[in-house]
Amino acid sequence: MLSAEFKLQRREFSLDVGFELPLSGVTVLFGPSGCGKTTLLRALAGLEPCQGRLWLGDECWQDGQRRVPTHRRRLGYVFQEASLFPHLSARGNLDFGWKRLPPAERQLEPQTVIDWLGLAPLLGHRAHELSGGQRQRVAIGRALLTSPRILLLDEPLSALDRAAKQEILPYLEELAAQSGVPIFYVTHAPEEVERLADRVILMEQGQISRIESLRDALARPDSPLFVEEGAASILEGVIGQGLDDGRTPFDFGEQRLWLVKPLRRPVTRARLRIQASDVSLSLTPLEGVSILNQLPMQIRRVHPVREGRVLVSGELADGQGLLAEVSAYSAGQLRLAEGQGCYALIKAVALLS
Ligand SMILES: Nc1ncnc2c1ncn2[C@@H]1O[C@H](COP(=O)(O)OP(=O)(O)OP(=O)(O)O)[C@@H](O)[C@H]1O
Repeated sequence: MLSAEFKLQRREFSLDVGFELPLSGVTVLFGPSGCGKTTLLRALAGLEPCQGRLWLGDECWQDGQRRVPTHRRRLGYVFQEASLFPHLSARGNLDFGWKRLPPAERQLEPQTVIDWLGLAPLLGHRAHELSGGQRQRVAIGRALLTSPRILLLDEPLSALDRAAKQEILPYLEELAAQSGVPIFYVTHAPEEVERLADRVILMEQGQISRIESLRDALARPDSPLFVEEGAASILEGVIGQGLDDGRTPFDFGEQRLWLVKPLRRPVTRARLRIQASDVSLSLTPLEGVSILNQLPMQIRRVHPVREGRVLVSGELADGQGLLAEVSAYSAGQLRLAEGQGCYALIKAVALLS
């Protein structure tokens, strides 16, 4: 477990947080500008003098008067814009921390990290010969190769254009799944949360308003993750072998959805994004309709009407949540209610990778 408490007072800002989290997976810090995400990350790193305590398992980084200085904390920190050593090649940058570690403490091999982050073609390049996205990948690889107990990423994609973001996200997904290093990740972008997060720390005005799993963060209609595109659900599953007729199966639990768009790259484990407005409900399975994907669902909650629309949260057979947005009229006609079984008719899904 990681157990932390921090208090800090600035002229117009105070940080007051306390939390316990498993030391695994990706924890995203999410919240409006100025709410204290970077300050919290810096407090974890020991870069922000503050009162409190910080324990990683039985290893103490801060408690009372005791403060382990940043350079003695086993952590990797990557900022918005990568600062690589300009006189070294990408390979030299990657090797920098690794070579300084006693061999017994090296938990990852450079070649493994090079593979996860797709760095092989870049190894001979100097920093100025790399694009912003490539520099970020090298910086993340360099941080990982110091065998950190935690990896702190502060908006690592925010300085990149959309194409570069799309290019780097699959690498981050791979690394998050494979490395076993717990990651704290600051972002403003719901898409990055949906693709990477295992859990979300929601912050407001220097405090933590909630800590919840990605699934729970997405299961409520007032989720701050929805501000851009409206309510949506994420399903996790496994991609199977594509069929000759163009369909590709996405399996989760005992259930299957069909993807009809060709995959951009081969993936196995994947997340699907389903907009609530792309899900209709029926009390019986439908035949003779063009909608390919129909799943039995148990209604958990019917949220109050907004602008003539109702958001229905349900649970699929394997326990994953799904949101459907239907008209208040239809909800009334179907008498949708908690605990009721129904069928979710899914008109479109987007593969997040
Ligand atoms: N060095 C500093 N001195 C004084 N105030 C600071 C300093 N750094 C940040 N602040 C203030 O502390 C508050 C929290 O800043 P912080 O950078 O942690 O927010 P954030 O949530 O990461 O914001 P953003 O999303 O815009 O990066 C803000 O009000 C900011 O203006």
